[in-house]
Amino acid sequence: MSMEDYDFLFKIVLIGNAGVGKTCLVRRFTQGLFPPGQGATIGVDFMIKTVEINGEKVKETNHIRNRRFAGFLSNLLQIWDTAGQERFRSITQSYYRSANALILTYDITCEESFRCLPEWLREIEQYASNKVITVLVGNKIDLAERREVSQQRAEEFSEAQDMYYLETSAKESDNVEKLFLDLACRLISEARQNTLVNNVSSPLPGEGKSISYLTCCNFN
Ligand SMILES: Nc1nc2c(ncn2[C@@H]2O[C@H](COP(=O)(O)OP(=O)(O)OP(=O)(O)O)[C@@H](O)[C@H]2O)c(=O)[nH]1
Repeated sequence: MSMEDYDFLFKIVLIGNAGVGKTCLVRRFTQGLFPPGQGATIGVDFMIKTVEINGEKVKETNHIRNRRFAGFLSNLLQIWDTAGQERFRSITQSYYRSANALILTYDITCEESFRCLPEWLREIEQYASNKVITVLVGNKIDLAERREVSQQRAEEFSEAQDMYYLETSAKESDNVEKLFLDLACRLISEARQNTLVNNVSSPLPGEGKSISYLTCCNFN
């Protein structure tokens, strides 16, 4: 796999308090599973996934020829899962700078993880590019009976910060594909307008699979 196999390569970094479900969201999207007994992330973890936008799923053989012939876009998402624990902060901060998008995650059943969001936004301000796209995600909506942060409160917060907001369940797979694919669409749209972070990193081996996506840019 080389960079020429892809129309776009985007770097997406997940951040947020420890235990909010960042690793589970990444695993759900890239591997389609909810890992049992997921341990805390140490430093950073890395996964990749290819997505086809506005096209059909293309077989691996003749991949490039078919795709170019049909005018499809193949996009590689490089997804970096960072440790939420404070002691890894100096390592994880170094990954913000070249991120095209940040997924700022909190746990809807944990008020504390929501209250820490302004602190995370300060980190973003300090370490990320000013062109970065930030999405706020409230995870664990399958635990509705334990909800501590209302959807309305989170929406008001995200609107005030000019961020797109989505609620997910990595466990039940609710809105997880939507999160990453809408983000990919938005990244493509911004890349076409040349407003994105110029990312010089190259693809690395990963475990993701190809998937298709037919609609584009549901959030702006
Ligand atoms: N019920 C429910 N549990 C979840 C969900 N997502 C994650 N969890 C659980 O929450 C715990 C923490 O999940 P992780 O994905 O390791 O959290 P993390 O944000 O990556 O944590 P750090 O690596 O320490 O930063 C695990 O016990 C998961 O099983 C979800 O959508 N629903």
